[in-house]
Amino acid sequence: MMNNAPGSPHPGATPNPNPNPNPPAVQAKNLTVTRGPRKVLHNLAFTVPRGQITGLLGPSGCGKSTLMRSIVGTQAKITGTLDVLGHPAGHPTLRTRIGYVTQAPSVYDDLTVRQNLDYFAAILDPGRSAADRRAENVTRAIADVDLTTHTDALAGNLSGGQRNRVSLAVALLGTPELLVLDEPTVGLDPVLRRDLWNLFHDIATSRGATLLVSSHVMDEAERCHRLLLMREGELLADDTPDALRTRTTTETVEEAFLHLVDEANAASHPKETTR
Ligand SMILES: Nc1ncnc2c1ncn2[C@@H]1O[C@H](COP(=O)(O)OP(=O)(O)OP(=O)(O)O)[C@@H](O)[C@H]1O
Repeated sequence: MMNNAPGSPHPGATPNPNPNPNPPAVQAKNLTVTRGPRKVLHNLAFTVPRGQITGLLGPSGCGKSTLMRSIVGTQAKITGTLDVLGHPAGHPTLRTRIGYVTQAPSVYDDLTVRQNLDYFAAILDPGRSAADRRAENVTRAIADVDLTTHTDALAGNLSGGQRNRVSLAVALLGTPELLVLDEPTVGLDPVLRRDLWNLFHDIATSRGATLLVSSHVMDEAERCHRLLLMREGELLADDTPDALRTRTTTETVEEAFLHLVDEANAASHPKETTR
């Protein structure tokens, strides 16, 4: 897991000559990404508004992690436009403004929760003069993820869900404006999943932060303000759950997704007509 997006702007990303004073959290146009020999994202165009939870949903292998890596600036071979908080993805100014939690929680098992946080805080905000601020930020981040009672527990002795929350706490250390969370609820029981989603809503509401959360569990879509539905490197929809259900005359986002898949299949393989 990393807290911030490193690296320089992608050579393929086109800088915006007229910056919007209040740009969306993410704006993509003609975004294409190649991994190995093949294109894994095809000409994506979408907007992630600020202060909301946008769900990135689609089956395993459809390109969710690749898109998230592109947004945080760790993905190579990008073409098109990908602006994040008004800058080309990967721009150095974004480093302290984005929190990124990868699928596998990378916490140090032989350190306590607080020691893990202290370690990452020292990287983010180094120097003796920042010691008090760091200690405050660490205490706050531990409280944010509801792990105060486990502050001195070894990370190796925590449950999978608790370890996920330590990773999330690390991402929250720098009070990021944009949090990118790659399948944060995978493998969690329903109670922990619910608690984590409540925490996401709390972060969006109380801090005005933007969250981009990926999942391949469609019922989690109902918890998002907006959805990006993906399949095979393409975007099937960029809309609210309500609008998706209405547009497809379905009851659930899962049914809406299946409807859109059928529509896309019909469009790409039109029935042969006989003469
Ligand atoms: N290092 C790589 N080299 C080549 N292709 C890759 C590489 N990593 C991923 N891919 C391919 O890119 C596509 C998108 O992968 P990605 O990990 O973005 O999907 P995903 O939707 O996040 O999947 P999951 O939900 O299983 O994590 C897949 O077809 C995958 O096989």
